[in-house]
Amino acid sequence: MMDDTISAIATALGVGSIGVIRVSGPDSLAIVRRFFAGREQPGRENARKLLYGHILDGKGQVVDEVLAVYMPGPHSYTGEDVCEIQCHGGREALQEILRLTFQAGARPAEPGEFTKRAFLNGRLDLAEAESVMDIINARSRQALAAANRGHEGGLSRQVKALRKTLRDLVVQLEACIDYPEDDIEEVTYDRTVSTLEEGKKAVETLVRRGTAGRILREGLRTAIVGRPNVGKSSLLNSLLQADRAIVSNIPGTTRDIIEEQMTIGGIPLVLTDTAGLRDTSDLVEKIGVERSRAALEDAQLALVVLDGSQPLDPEDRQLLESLRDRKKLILVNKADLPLALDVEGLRKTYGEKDVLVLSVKEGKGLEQVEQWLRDFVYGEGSDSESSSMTQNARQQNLLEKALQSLEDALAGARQHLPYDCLTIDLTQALHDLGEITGEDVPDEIIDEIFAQFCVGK
Ligand SMILES: Nc1nc2c(c(=O)[nH]1)N(C=O)[C@@H](CNc1ccc(C(=O)N[C@@H](CCC(=O)O)C(=O)O)cc1)CN2
Ligand SMILES: Nc1nc2c(ncn2[C@@H]2O[C@H](COP(=O)(O)OP(=O)(O)OP(=O)(O)O)[C@@H](O)[C@H]2O)c(=O)[nH]1
Ligand SMILES: [Mg+2]
Repeated sequence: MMDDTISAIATALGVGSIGVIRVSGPDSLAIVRRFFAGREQPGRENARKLLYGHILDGKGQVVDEVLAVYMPGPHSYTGEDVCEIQCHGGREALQEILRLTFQAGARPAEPGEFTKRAFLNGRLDLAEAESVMDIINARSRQALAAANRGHEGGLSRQVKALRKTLRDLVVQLEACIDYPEDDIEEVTYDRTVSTLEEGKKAVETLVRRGTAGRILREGLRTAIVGRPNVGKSSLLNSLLQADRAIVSNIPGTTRDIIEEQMTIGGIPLVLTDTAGLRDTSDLVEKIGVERSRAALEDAQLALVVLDGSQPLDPEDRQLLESLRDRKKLILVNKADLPLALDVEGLRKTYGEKDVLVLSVKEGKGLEQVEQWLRDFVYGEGSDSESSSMTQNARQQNLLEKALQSLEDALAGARQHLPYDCLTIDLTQALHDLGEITGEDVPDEIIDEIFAQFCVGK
């Protein structure tokens, strides 16, 4: 338990109808009682009850009409004694009451300090505490749901369960190092392999959910690319359901990149329409083509549009070749015209599922694009609700590191490497996973994490 008492404005700065000042620590009750006047003073007997009263300044002048509540530790947000005052929103009342709390002995809370105390008092683990920030920053219903799953300990629970499995495995392997018995070696390796396979699968699922969560938060950066005149801008307009980009039958119509945000099938996209890729001597078009390539570089997903009424062009081939290792969806457009492009051949080369035939002009096939996007983000056959979880870069990074160690251990177990080689990788994985929930984290990292929070949280 901390021995000092902190105080801060908990609500947004600016004019609002109500504002909240939160005081947490051993003296919070005594501090608030110094300047709160009402029929009842807050105390044990009326704990967690909202009390009506006024805030009086040093001269006995009324500062504001308020409601106050006392929440004795450990049953409070921070786990400490907490007192809150609900006053009128707006700068003056809030600032004045905050000043009174300082005068009475509280000190200004640092960013994230309330939540840090909740963490240090064991009310939240690190991953849960971090998701508090994601809840505050959520910008869509799905993002909020994903953050709430983190807050309820979704990630923590799974990480803890996995760590227990791995710890048990290390214990078993260590016992075998000390008492080698050749006849059980085979069994030990088989069991280790199957435990590690399961562990690897679990971490892979978490990584995928984290990626989905990030897309929900930030949007999937998607670039529409292809030769001139294949229907890229028409596709943008049609997905956006607005006449945003100029469409014409003149190749080279789009010259600059156009970026739009939209939600398709519940997936937020940051979609860019680009200038048709071709060699050109036109200076402005050339710059546009360069920008298109840069947008493509930056994109997480490429929608490659082809004109289905013409055979595959060398420039199409070149583009597809340059995107060999990239995530892409190939869209064969203009299906309302006679098909001249070898769709089956494309499917053989680039994957059955990743080539769709559509007609933007007739609005046909766009729903397949929606479904494809959902599968891309959530994984095929998964339902969106449970398939995303907010994981921040720190957590995602640690999961990826743990995954690597598990893969190393798995490869080692398959080759029957000595047990102590396996336990080295396992110990590393245990450490990385422990950093996620905060069981195995240096103080500096804890401080750094909470410093990113806002004051009052
Ligand atoms: N006024 C106010 N509103 C708020 C918060 C707050 O601190 N103050 N919160 C802060 O972010 C969020 C709510 N989070 C909270 C989490 C736990 C407890 C708490 O007192 N828990 C006790 C009692 C639970 C119960 O009655 O069942 C406990 O867990 O022991 C309070 C708020 C959002 N709204
Ligand atoms: N028949 C047919 N024509 C289409 C379809 N989609 C787009 N077009 C036409 O193709 C022409 C080019 O469309 P745009 O959307 O401007 O093509 P773009 O790929 O953006 O072209 P640039 O900006 O020049 O690179 C226009 O005349 C569109 O009306 C389609 O599904 N079927
Ligand atoms: Mg265009």
